[in-house]
Amino acid sequence: MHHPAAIQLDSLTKRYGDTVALDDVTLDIAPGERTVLLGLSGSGKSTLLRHLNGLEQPDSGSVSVLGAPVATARGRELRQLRSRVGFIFQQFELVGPRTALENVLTGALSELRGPRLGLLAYPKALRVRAAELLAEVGLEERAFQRADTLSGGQQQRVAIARALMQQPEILLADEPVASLDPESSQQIMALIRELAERRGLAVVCSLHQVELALGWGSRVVGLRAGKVVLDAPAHSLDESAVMAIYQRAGDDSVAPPARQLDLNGAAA
Ligand SMILES: Nc1ncnc2c1ncn2[C@@H]1O[C@H](COP(=O)(O)OP(=O)(O)OP(=O)(O)O)[C@@H](O)[C@H]1O
Repeated sequence: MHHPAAIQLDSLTKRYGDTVALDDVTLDIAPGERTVLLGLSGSGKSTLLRHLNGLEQPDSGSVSVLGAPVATARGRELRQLRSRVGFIFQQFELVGPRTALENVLTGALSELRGPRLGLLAYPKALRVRAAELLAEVGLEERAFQRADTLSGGQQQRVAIARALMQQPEILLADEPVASLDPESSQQIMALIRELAERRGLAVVCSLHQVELALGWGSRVVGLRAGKVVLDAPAHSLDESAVMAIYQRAGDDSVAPPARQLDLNGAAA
């Protein structure tokens, strides 16, 4: 059966002044695929993710998500597209003084008109859905606890439940475990994987931990100076193959595996 791509990037280029943040990036990501973005700080990972929900506009090339062009989407069309794409952040971005359950409910705001304050402002069916999601991420007992009193790992669980509240088809995660200890990081990544698999979601996730990335992703995309320098199934890679992404231009102390890397492109 033919599945249309969940995400298609075609020659995507983005500059900020003299900085080329993304340089001619072409990628097709299938539904259900777990893609990890790896690369040095500043290599373009967040910029790529932000193009996938219309937070950034390309200078050239195109971005298509779930069959719809993102760059030309405006207003209602853009809101609809965003509601199909969940986003998880490094700093969780919860509303601190509100309860875990209310934070999850805010994920449904795109289904509603106008702002909502307090639990009872939401229809019962949504409150039930939010409670079920909190249970799914293992936090049913924290439903009425203020978000800013939860641990980092717990806050990220709330943020994951909030992203799933919008019933997305794609999940984007920008360094979701960069603020967590190694054990919580493992748990959160396992949770994302399990929830995404259960729902058949495509996930695109930037990470800094190579070992974690290889154990988690189905595909690894390496960026350097905005260029894709590695794109391979995770199972085909070992840590040394991936470490070549992190080589500084001009430093060839790590031998790149043939075919998978185009290191010359990043040397400029
Ligand atoms: N809004 C902006 N204005 C100016 N420059 C920007 C902007 N956003 C990103 N950049 C630049 O674009 C490049 C890519 O940044 P990006 O945040 O995508 O990298 P990253 O790989 O996500 O890094 P990190 O791992 O540190 O989060 C960097 O050189 C960055 O300074």
